[in-house]
Amino acid sequence: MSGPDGAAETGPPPAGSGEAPKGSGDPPASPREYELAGKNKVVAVDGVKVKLQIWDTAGQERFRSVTHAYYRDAQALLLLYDITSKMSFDNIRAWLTEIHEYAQKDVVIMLLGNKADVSSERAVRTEDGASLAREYGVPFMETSAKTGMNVELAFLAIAKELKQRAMQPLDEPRFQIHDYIESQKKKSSCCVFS
Ligand SMILES: Nc1nc2c(ncn2[C@@H]2O[C@H](COP(=O)(O)OP(=O)(O)OP(=O)(O)O)[C@@H](O)[C@H]2O)c(=O)[nH]1
Repeated sequence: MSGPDGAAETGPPPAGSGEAPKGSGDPPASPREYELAGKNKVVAVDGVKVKLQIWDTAGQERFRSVTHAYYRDAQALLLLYDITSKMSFDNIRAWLTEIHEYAQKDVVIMLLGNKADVSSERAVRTEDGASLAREYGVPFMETSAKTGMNVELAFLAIAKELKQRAMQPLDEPRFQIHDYIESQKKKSSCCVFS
């Protein structure tokens, strides 16, 4: 996996619905250009249901003009690389630059090093992922779509952040997504055997 997956409470319409993403000047994506990975996901945060619409660029990352339309209005972006692919990690910098230019200024970004279950083929050290994330000031963790490691946590952290932005009075302490993830995340080494 590589490239951004968008998640938002009020994101673009489902691919293939015939509508272009909100505010898009680009042509509508056809069902073949985009694939909706997880559709809607509802996450309960302190008794409030937060609906995330999840979009996967599904291999179309190279068509930059098309992907702009999808992440431009996203409230959150999950930027995934594959820990067994140095190239996917090296692409992340370009994505971060691009997102800085085209995404919403307050977009929630999270860096995820996926396939943490295949440690025998690891090509990117955990510290390198963490260091890149620090450089750009974004939260980071390694995940496994196969075992589910840290996957729910990623969505929960985003849902908490978006809920706080939408609902929390300004005088209450802000939800700290970095601190939350650091306190909750599981290291790949702990979870393979736990
Ligand atoms: N072991 C393991 N395999 C994974 C994991 N996540 C994805 N895969 C496998 O990696 C391959 C690529 O997964 P995709 O989800 O299609 O990755 P992608 O980058 O979105 O690919 P495109 O849709 O072509 O962009 C598939 O064979 C998946 O089963 C993971 O966490 N662990």
